Amino acid sequence: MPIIEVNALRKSYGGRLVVDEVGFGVEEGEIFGILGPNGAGKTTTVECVEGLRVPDSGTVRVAGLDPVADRHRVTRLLGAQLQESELQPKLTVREALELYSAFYPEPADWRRLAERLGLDTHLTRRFAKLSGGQKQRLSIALALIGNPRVVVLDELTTGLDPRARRDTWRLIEEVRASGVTVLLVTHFMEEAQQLCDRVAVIDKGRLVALDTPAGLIDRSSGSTVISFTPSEPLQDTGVLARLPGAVSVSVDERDGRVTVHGDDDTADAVISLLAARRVTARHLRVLETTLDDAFLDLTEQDA
Ligand SMILES: Nc1ncnc2c1ncn2[C@@H]1O[C@H](COP(=O)(O)OP(=O)(O)OP(=O)(O)O)[C@@H](O)[C@H]1O
Repeated sequence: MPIIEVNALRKSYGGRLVVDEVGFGVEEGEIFGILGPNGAGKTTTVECVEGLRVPDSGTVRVAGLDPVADRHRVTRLLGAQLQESELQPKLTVREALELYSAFYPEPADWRRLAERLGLDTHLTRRFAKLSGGQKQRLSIALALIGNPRVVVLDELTTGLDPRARRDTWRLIEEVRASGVTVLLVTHFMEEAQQLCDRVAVIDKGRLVALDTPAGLIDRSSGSTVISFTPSEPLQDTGVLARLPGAVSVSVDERDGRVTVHGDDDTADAVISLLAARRVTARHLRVLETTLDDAFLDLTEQDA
């Protein structure tokens, strides 16, 4: 049974529908991503999972419990990342960890948590003096302090530099390895691709796809892009369009550069075809479609 179940969730603000029949299930031990453009309804959806918002209709269950009706029990098994504004700037790291562990009947050992998150050398530092990455690590520590089964992380690495972002990703993988299910709201495709087992793509309040990152990429138009400038113009580009897996072929009129969308087989076939015709492929590039491309395919149709 999924640890999180969302069925036909609907939520409006002032008569404007922002979550429209969203449904998904998260298995225990997964890192499950919610991805979507600004204002898509991601935060509203996870706030319904956390019991912070009451759905207009539909059901949400966390370990079989209703997050609104069973708020107290859900709070014990679900850890949520705090917004920065929720911490007093003068509070030290140690005080924050002690304070938050006092909220739970069986808290994690905050010293070990601080060590695991690399905060043990900053225990006396005030919150306001922490770097972006340190603040982020503290908010993850506070989300984990109640020994939750599920942790909800919203815009985890926004504002972090690439190194801090990568460190945070490693941390999230460790959190999952310790058995905690992670529900992750993100704008970053790379983050979803790196971390998530499955991703729900939400656009304008609706679930537009639910798949593994690789599955989403496979669905997008042509998962491999082959481009090259032939040493002599190709007389018949139709032959490229008929190669295995080829989805589209275009030729740039200015420089004759050819671009073929297809899959791995197409790349092999293009190279064999050119070799058979003794045409050299100059500036050959073979690129894999990224989750970025898949995301744009899924969300921009009626933008
Ligand atoms: N309390 C509120 N009252 C009125 N409208 C709201 C409220 N909270 C969110 N909204 C609106 O609902 C829509 C969905 O917001 P939500 O924060 O769920 O989207 P999101 O996908 O998380 O966006 P972002 O990626 O920008 O954080 C947005 O248009 C937002 O302006």
